[in-house]
Amino acid sequence: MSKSVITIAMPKGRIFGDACQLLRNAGFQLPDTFETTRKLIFDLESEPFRFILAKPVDVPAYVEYGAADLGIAGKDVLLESGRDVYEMVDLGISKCHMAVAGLPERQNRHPFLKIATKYPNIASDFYRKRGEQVDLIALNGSIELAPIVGLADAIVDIVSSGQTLKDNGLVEFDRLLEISSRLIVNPVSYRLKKSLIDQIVEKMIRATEGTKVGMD
Ligand SMILES: Nc1ncnc2c1ncn2[C@@H]1O[C@H](COP(=O)(O)OP(=O)(O)OP(=O)(O)O)[C@@H](O)[C@H]1O
Ligand SMILES: O=P(O)(O)OC[C@H]1O[C@H](OP(=O)(O)OP(=O)(O)O)[C@H](O)[C@@H]1O
Repeated sequence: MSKSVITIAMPKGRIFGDACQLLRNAGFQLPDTFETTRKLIFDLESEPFRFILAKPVDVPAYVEYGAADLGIAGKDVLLESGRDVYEMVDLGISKCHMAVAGLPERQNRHPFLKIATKYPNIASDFYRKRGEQVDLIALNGSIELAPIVGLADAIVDIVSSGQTLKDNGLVEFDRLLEISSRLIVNPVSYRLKKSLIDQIVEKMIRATEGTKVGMD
């Protein structure tokens, strides 16, 4: 059994590198192999911290159910999951936005009939607020393909550099949401371990502001 008192769920994939850098700047002594190994659980040697490495979309579930006290997740994933967690810090990493996009000639065709997306809850909320009825088609990736092959009239998806839209001849119709990664906390953990979690939050805020800090 681990001596760790705080478990932190990390998202593998795109956010991982920047998140590790932030944690190091916040004073966590992550091992050199952290970014390269296939191991999914790490206990730090000199500090009471355990890290678990999860798929990004699963991080809010680990935190909501208390398998992790803290986690790092994109705002997109948080909103889509609707999980009951506290959002403590905007870490300012993995910035991107969510947009409605499609073929330029479909831009002014309202209402859209079919919308393909990896984010059905966010998309349905957006169209409900606009009073437009749409048929959502949930996909798992390569969303930009859908309007090109006629599967959907438009997509709701993440845009960062805009390269994927450009390379596929698509344009943005609407901008829904600004996205960055957030530090999240399990509400019960926060009650039981408030002082330690507050210290971590404070260090993460300072690291986010570009200040290197030490871990007590
Ligand atoms: N193109 C992008 N540029 C910057 N940040 C992005 C981009 N795409 C996604 N993100 C952010 O990074 C988070 C994790 O994305 P990542 O691609 O690693 O996971 P994923 O979508 O679950 O991928 P996969 O399904 O391929 O495992 C997203 O939730 C989002 O906040
Ligand atoms: O604006 P850009 O910089 O081109 O980035 C946007 C792309 O990045 C994400 O896809 P990802 O690479 O995660 O692949 P996916 O198709 O598996 O979702 C997103 O779904 C867009 O397709």
